[in-house]
Amino acid sequence: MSSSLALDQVTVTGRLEAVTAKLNRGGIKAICGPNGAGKSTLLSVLAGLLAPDAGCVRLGAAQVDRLPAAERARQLGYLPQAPEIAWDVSVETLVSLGRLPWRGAPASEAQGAIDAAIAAMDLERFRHRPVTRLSGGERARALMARVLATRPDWLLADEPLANLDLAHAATLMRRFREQAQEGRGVVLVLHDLATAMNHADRVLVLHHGRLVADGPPGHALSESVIREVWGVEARWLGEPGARALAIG
Ligand SMILES: Nc1ncnc2c1ncn2[C@@H]1O[C@H](COP(=O)(O)OP(=O)(O)OP(=O)(O)O)[C@@H](O)[C@H]1O
Repeated sequence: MSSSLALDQVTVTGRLEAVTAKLNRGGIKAICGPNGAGKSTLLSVLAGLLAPDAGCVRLGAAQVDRLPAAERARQLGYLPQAPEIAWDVSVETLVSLGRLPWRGAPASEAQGAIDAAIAAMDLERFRHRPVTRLSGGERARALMARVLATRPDWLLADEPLANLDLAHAATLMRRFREQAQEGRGVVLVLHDLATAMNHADRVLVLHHGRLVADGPPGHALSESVIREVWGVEARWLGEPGARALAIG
């Protein structure tokens, strides 16, 4: 297991500028920033799906975009923003696609991972339903279950809470915390700054493609950073771990 995912002066022309950061497994990292800041670009680069124009991303000693596809898929689980499902398969079949990178592993291990992922995302009653007959949030949960079924070292998720109701969003954040406690790396693009403040161990703030803050949420999402980056006057209310953001 590679313990770190490191960005070294990563540049994607017009989208990211010389971003450097070292992410260690075992915690939740949030990537925040306004629309167009470069968050999804950064996540795609971390996942090895987009090669930077300059700089590099390393997973341990290996350069991510040079890893063989199956090896990369075993280590880096990626949930894109607003993902599409190309095939009209059942939820169970969709989730089982998460085991493709592990071809050759014992069937019992695969089934165990699939069942656990379906349970983790509260999808048992939809197991045999075609994904085209799910609601938007149910589909989002099925896609997340597919990523969980891989049991990758890293979970890279772009706005994973976007379509989820309050209860399922809270459950998913608990799942991410469990994954982090099991030693996986969890990197989430989040628009909801309160979620990042309350759940992330570290927050990276992007603005116009640059990394402008990186640290514990109380530092990276301070009221002055929010004013500077989002152009919004905001105040944090409540206790640590249950903060709410009051705007204006
Ligand atoms: N395929 C692409 N080719 C060229 N430019 C792109 C492409 N995708 C996005 N961009 C541009 O790159 C910049 C960063 O986009 P990115 O999708 O990474 O932003 P983001 O922070 O994820 O935004 P959002 O919060 O709106 O999802 C934006 O200015 C965007 O217009």
